Amino acid sequence: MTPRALISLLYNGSKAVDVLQAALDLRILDALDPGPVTLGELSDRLGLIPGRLYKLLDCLESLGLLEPARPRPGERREYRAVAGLREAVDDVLGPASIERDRDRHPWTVLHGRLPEVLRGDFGMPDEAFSWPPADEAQIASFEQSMAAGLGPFVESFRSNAPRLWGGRERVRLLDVGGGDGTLAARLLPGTPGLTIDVYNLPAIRPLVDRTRSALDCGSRLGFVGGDFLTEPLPTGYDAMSFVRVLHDWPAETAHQLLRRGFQALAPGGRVMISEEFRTPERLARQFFWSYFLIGVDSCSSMLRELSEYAGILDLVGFSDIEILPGPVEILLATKPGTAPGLEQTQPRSE
Ligand SMILES: C[S@@+](CC[C@H](N)C(=O)[O-])C[C@H]1O[C@@H](n2cnc3c(N)ncnc32)[C@H](O)[C@@H]1O
Repeated sequence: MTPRALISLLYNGSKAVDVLQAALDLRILDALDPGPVTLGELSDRLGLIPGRLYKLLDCLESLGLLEPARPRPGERREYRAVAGLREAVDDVLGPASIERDRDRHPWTVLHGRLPEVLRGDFGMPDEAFSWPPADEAQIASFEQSMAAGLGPFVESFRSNAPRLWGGRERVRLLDVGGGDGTLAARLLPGTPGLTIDVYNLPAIRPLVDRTRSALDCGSRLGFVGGDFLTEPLPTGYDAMSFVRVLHDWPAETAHQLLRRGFQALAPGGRVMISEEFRTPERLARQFFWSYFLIGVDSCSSMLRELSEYAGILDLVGFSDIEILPGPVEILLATKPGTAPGLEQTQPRSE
């Protein structure tokens, strides 16, 4: 797509979403997904006016979301959705939409004022949004947003469970910056020997308490209050996870947090990093935060490449750095040496 075409579509973005919503609601996408289907078949099947439906299909085609084809010259056009369209529309417009959830945050405060923001004459007022969240309402709203986007992380941790926890009967995990404990709570049922403490700012404790009782975690979900910017991380854990935490901070702070993790772990202890590692697709999905946080200096929001974290882990002293696959990758690394009394982890599989 040329810049001219893209910008024209962006200008008409709200209408494009309206087209997609209608295509979803009228089940047009259900028919286009397997495709191919002609205009006549589609309008008959769905009881829609062909001349009007034709224009809606043109809108979809201009968005690059349809693959129209004529089987032979002179024959009727047949339509088919590009691969993954139905799923993507469900994702963005459906009930679990993270885009809709993010839209609750007060971005309109900045809208139209970016020149002032970039010159330093205006920024997000603390009472609208501050980082870390400043009061009870902000904390609850932010952690709700985080919990809403946890699906791919839960899936990645679950699908890599044998590699992450295998070989140890009991694993004590510290989930650093572990939000309201939702990720921890969703990992516990599949792994009986696992206990997880969420490490977070003391003000988050009530949210983790609520998750513990709502999801029936009992004593397997704990909470340790602290400030990882100013205090060492607690000791006594077999593993530490940093899920969507490091990208909030400049590289020096991310480096320091991993160093704190290294110092707190015993030899043989493992660190797990998972977040939206930088790719063009993820940068696009992150657009909201990149925009919104232009006005919030205390939050860096830096999507980094996997390789950058692998480099930091190496510098800090971790070894056996591996990338576990999934909807979001997990970087797994080990503090060299074996702690007395700890069973060996499984050998690397590659
Ligand atoms: C982007 S959220 C990620 C939450 C969770 N890991 C997830 O993926 O849903 C970052 C988390 O770091 C926590 N956090 C921010 N600053 C912190 C600090 N100085 N010490 C401890 N935790 C902090 C926040 O409260 C929040 O839970």
